[in-house]
Amino acid sequence: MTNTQVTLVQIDNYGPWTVTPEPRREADLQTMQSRLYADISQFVGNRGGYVFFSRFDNMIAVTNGLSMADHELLQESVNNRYPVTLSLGVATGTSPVQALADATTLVQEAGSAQDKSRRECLKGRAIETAHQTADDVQIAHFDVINATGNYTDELNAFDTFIEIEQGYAELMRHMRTAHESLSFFVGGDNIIVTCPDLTEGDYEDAIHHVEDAVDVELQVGVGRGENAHDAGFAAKHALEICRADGTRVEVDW
Ligand SMILES: Nc1nc2c(ncn2[C@@H]2O[C@H](COP(=O)(O)OP(=O)(O)OP(=O)(O)O)[C@@H](O)[C@H]2O)c(=O)[nH]1
Repeated sequence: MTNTQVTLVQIDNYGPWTVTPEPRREADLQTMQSRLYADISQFVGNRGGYVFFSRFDNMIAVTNGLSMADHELLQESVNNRYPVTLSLGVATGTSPVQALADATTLVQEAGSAQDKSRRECLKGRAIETAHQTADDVQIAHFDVINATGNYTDELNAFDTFIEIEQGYAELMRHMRTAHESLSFFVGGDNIIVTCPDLTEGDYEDAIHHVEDAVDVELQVGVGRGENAHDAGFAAKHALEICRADGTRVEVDW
C-alpha cells in the first residue's frame, strides 16, 4: 500500500518582498524563482525525491527518504544563499491529496504566507527508515502521443502550448477529484502524477476522460518504489514500452 510523504515548500512573506521597497524587476524575480527551484530540485533529487515547481512561491515535493534533519538542512542552506527563507510542512498518507492537505494545514497553522513573524517553520513528521517499503510511492508518467508530429511540427508554438495545457488541466482535475492524485506539468508534453494505489483500469479511464473532454491523446507508464525516483524511473521505463509497442497504459508490476 502507498505511503506518500509530501512536503509543502512555501517561501516566507514572498508577496511583500517582491514589492519592497518598490516593485522588483520581473526578470530578476523569474531568475531567482527558477534558481531556487533548481537548487531545491537538486537537493531533494539527490536524496531520491521529486519536487514540482507548481506556483514557484509554493512548491510541492514527494520526499519519501528525506528525514526532518534533511528538511532542516535545506532551510539552512537556502537561508545562507538566497534573499528569502522557506517554511516546510511534512505529512504522510495513503492519499497524496490528503498528505498535501495535512502538510498545508501545518504551515497555515504556523502563520500566514504573508506573516512577517513566520520564518522557516518546520512542521510535521517524516517516515522512519525502518518503516519504508518498496511500494510506498506510485508515480505515473503521462505524455501526449506524438506531440511532435501532431503539434510541435504543425502548429505555431503558442497554439501547441494551449493544446498541451488543455490536456494537463483536464488530467490534473480528473486525477485530483476521481483518484486523490497530484499531477504536475514537467515540461514538453510530460505530466508526472503522484498517486495512491490505482489500477491499470483507473489509468485507462483517465486517458479516455481526457481524450473525450479535450481531444488530447495521452499514454502513461506507471511505477512503484521506495521513493519518488525509484517509482518515477520505473514509470519512465514503462512509458518507453508504450512508445515502442503503441500501448496506452503500461504498469511496472
Ligand atoms: N520532463 C520530461 N520531459 C520529457 C521527457 N521525455 C520527453 N520530454 C519532453 O517531451 C517533449 C516531446 O518528446 P516526446 O514525448 O518523446 O515526443 P512525442 O513526439 O510526444 O513522441 P512520443 O512520446 O513517442 O509519442 C520533449 O521535447 C521534452 O520536452 C521526460 O522524461 N521528462
